[in-house]
Amino acid sequence: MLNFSDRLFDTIKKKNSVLVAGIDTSIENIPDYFIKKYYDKDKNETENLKYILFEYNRRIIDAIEENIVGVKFQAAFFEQYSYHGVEVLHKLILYAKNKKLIVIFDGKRNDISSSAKGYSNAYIGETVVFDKKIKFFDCDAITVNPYIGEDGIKPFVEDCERYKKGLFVLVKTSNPSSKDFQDLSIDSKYLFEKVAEKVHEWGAGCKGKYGYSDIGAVVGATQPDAAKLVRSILPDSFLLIPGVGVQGGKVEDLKYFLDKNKLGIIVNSSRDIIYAYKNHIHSDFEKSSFIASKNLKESINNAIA
Ligand SMILES: O=C(O)c1cc(=O)[nH]c(=O)n1[C@@H]1O[C@H](COP(=O)(O)O)[C@@H](O)[C@H]1O
Repeated sequence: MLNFSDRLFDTIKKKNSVLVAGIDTSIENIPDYFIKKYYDKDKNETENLKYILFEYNRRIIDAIEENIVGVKFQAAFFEQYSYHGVEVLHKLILYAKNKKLIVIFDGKRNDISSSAKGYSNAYIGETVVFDKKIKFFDCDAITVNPYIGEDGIKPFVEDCERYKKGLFVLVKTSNPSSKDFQDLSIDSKYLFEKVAEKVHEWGAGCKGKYGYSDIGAVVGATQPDAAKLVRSILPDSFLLIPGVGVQGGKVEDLKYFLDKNKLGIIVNSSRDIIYAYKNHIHSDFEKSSFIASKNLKESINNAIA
């Protein structure tokens, strides 16, 4: 199997898209007409929940697949429905993988190394079950929080090497409060620069044939100044960029995130795609999401050309 960064690179080229759709769906945001159509009075709440949550997201993925390089599943939106939601997440991950989309699990996980290994087993590695090893979620990549330090990151990095998977380490997040800790100054550098230096170190041992590291960084679209600094520290890492649209990040600023080959980025958009029907683009939610993802893909491509 190819390294994660190679699979990502090849899929970007094949799809001519760096757009990742964020699957962040809550039941209350699914159109009423869809719920009315599929809600079955003879079934209980959780059976309806599972059916409708899966079916809505499945149809969105079908509608937009030609415009996207991959999908990012945000754990919170599934975990809010307990194991019912996690079951749907598992089904959707399989569904997206079968479509050869790059699948990112956005759990922002981490802990001490023994616990980190458990997360890594679940999402990018394999778990020992009696005398078998099972790849349970088997995503292509996972987002991790670096706050716990190197020993918490190492189990993920080792599994990236072992199973040809990818990691996106939070470096400079898109939210306004990212400045609270990430912008603290240490040895006349921002803390996020120090984290980026570590990401560079962690990625040194896992590079693909195109020269990109499998260990990437999350940098919010709302942070173009930080992006310039991060890019100078991480010349050969993919940057996962959330925060365009609703959060105020601008497509025109994406040029500051690019590497010297005008590549090396993937751009996430969640609400603007999955709830595009709210903007009355089209009376049909699938067509709305298709149009929104196509427009965003094209405007990103123009901005980074
Ligand atoms: O790691 C992330 O994906 C992430 C990091 C970050 O700095 N900011 C951020 O918004 N995200 C995620 O990206 C998505 C953004 O959603 P929208 O603002 O609806 O496009 C959500 O799933 C967030 O959890």
